[in-house]
Amino acid sequence: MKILIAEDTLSDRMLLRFHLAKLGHQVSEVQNGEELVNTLKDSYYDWDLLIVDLNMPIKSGEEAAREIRALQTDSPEDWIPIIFLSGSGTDEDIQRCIEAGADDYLIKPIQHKVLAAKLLAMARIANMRNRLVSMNKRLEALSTTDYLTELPNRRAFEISLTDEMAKAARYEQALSVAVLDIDHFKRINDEYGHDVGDEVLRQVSARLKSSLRKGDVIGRIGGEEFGLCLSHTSAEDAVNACERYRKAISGAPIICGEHKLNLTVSLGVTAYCDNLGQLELIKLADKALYEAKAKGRNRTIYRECE
Ligand SMILES: Nc1nc2c(ncn2[C@@H]2O[C@H](COP(=O)(O)OP(=O)(O)OP(=O)(O)O)[C@@H](O)[C@H]2O)c(=O)[nH]1
Repeated sequence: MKILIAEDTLSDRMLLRFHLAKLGHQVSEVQNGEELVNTLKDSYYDWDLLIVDLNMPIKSGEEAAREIRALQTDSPEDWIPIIFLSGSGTDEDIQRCIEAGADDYLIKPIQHKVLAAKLLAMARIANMRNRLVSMNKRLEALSTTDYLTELPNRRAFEISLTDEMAKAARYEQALSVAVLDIDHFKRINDEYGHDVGDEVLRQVSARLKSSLRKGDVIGRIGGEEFGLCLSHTSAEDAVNACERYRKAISGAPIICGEHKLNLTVSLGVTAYCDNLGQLELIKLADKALYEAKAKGRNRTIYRECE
């Protein structure tokens, strides 16, 4: 583990460093609570454990622990275990330390076996925390990613759109939203089967993704329907971008095994205006898409904010 020690007495620091090095840990040292908090402000994620003396000049361990705990967010990955050190092991001291944010308490002079046992317990908790963090990340990815195309799903797309709308409102930037739908997709399923349909969806997604301009977001928002959030993009530029997406699909056949499929897509697009919410904006783009379908498909239709 990478351990940061805060201890003002040189002999105690040296002894602790000796014990920790013997146990195979990497150690850095500071001499008071102020230095500890300042070091953490610059390198919070570098440390696996803090060992902090209770009584230090300038800023006590107790004050420092309270400030360190205030630096944390609610995220479990922001938790750093803290073990307090003190010459006295009164019940009141232990209570004060734990209330200030400590996870454990060591009484000086340090006993090598007790230190080793407490570090083992902390390493176990840290390990459990790391597993929890990585499981949370996996769950988060699963809940925001479409399993078939690996694009952001509808929920993730709506979150991105909400963020982009907030930016557009705050900085008075242009923003456009488009909805793209594969034409006569049902026929592909009916004629070639669902597996081919799935493969078409994957290939269409990949083509759209590779045509995407940096900063733009695409999500699968329905069966064969994709949402596009085009930041810093005026209505006119959005129509041009949609035409580029349309041609990216219709420009070359999609090859699925022995099948060579010529596909077209229809797009509805609208520009952001601040009197519409996120769902209304998508609905407006959807209306434009409906119009594109009604007019014969394989086209982009723009609809102005109502
Ligand atoms: N293979 C596959 N098909 C899907 C998936 N999601 C939706 N679909 C199919 O997509 C088809 C959509 O059909 P429709 O809504 O009638 O639209 P369409 O045939 O594309 O016709 P237009 O949109 O009017 O051009 C339906 O047959 C759905 O079953 C999927 O994940 N995989």
